[in-house]
Amino acid sequence: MTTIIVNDEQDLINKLVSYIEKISNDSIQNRGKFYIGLSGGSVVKYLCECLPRVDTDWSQWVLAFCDERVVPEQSEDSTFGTYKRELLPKVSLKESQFITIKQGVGAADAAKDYAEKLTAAFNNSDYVFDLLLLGMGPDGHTCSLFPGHPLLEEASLKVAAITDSPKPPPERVTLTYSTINNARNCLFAICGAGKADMIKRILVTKEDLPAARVKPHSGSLYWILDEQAAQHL
Ligand SMILES: O=C1O[C@H](COP(=O)(O)O)[C@@H](O)[C@H](O)[C@H]1O
Repeated sequence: MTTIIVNDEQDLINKLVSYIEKISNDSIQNRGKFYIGLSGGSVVKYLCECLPRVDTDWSQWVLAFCDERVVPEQSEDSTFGTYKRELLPKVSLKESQFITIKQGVGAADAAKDYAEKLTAAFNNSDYVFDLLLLGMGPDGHTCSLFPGHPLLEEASLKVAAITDSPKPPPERVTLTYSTINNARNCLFAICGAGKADMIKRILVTKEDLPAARVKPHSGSLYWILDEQAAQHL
């Protein structure tokens, strides 16, 4: 595990540019494509600022979601909807390069459909992402994996539905740990004093919280923190 502490949000975005550029270009050079999983929440803002600065072959990118809220794409809660509005006008990506959840169905059907789309995109059901860009809530959740929720123990599904998310909206689709920990690189991007206590609980006292269970089997794990988030380290 590599922990990187930067001054502030702008420095975190600068760091993301270099990591994403290197990982995407290595992936494309070695395997022809770059499979990335995007998160929602504060990570959206960081990525919408950082990705337009990345020097890469955009045509080889395949973009999916670490989790997604089961809401209409036009909703402010839709992670894809936000990237579509805020990112697509700024980069040479086509909407068809995003693997999105089905609209107009419940979480269970959306999860099943999303898994089928991932299987088609990866040409297998192993879903080895080159990079998962992860956020963490102040309660220690990541993706839509919340403290104490039974989904933390899900061992057979690669993608799961949740209908009782403690953070609204309640219906979501999420990657499970078997997919997350199968990734080549998992990278947390965290800013702000509001995350500092949880960062200490995860990285110092090593409590068993959802974000702490991100431990890629053979991949790399990065935590990029600004000084405020890292203040108790
Ligand atoms: O609901 C969600 O929350 C987490 C953390 O969000 P943040 O705003 O505290 O960074 C996010 O990583 C996840 O993708 C999202 O659906």
